[in-house]
Amino acid sequence: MALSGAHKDRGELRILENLDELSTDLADYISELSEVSVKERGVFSIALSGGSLIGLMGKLCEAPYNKTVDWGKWYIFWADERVVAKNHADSNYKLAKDGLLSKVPIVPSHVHSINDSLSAEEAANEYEFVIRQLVKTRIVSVSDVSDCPKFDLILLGMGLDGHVASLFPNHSVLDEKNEWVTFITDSPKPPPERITFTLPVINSASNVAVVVTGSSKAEVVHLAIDDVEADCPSLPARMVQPAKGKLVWFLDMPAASKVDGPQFSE
Ligand SMILES: O=C1O[C@H](COP(=O)(O)O)[C@@H](O)[C@H](O)[C@H]1O
Repeated sequence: MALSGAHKDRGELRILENLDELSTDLADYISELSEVSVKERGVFSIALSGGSLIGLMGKLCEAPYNKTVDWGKWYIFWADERVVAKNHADSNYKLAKDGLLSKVPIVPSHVHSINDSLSAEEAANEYEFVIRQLVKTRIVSVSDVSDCPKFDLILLGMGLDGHVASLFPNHSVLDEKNEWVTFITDSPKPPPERITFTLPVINSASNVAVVVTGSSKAEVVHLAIDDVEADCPSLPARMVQPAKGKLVWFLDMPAASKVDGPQFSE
């Protein structure tokens, strides 16, 4: 690891020298959380995002992780999905299946993807129902501060505009307090129809990791993490603030290049 440190109330920052080191650190982090969760609860509930994240998780398919991780205990969810067929190039499910899930021994019935044969609204409602059933059986824990599910780990990317999952800046979806899963039909980034975890669900997780790379995102990383003069109250990445859980940022050097100098250890 290049640098690591805590940044006020914005969680832990891990700044890695290059993408290879970031991928290794991310794989270590996920496999350690999986081990702890399986030891404590017998299962590991993990929610994925789409985009660049999946490629950065690629080391999990390689030694030693492919053999040491207890894949049979993983339950997979999506923090967001696009309303397209599962075999469509824009599908977050397809991305994860091709890049990760087809390469490790996940139990097929533990993969809770979003129904692609329904409208956005119906699929969001059905997905929330599925999660409610799994909360009842404690495959997914429940938060003791909200009535929300408490995923063991939610993995997020961040877009150029600071969106996380399919929660976009200045969108009314940021105000959703009651639903666990909701939908939008006007995403500024195509495709327009999407399903997404709401902020209360993201902020109820035991662990949330935001994985961001590349110099094009340096400014928005700065706005999401630092004490900035012009407050950015509706920047979704800034609204990721787990109530009791742990937040970790995985950044490569270019993405971290505008972060104010936190106290780091080598
Ligand atoms: O549209 C989306 O974008 C974000 C960010 O993607 P990235 O390629 O810029 O990392 C992603 O996290 C989200 O799941 C996806 O639907």
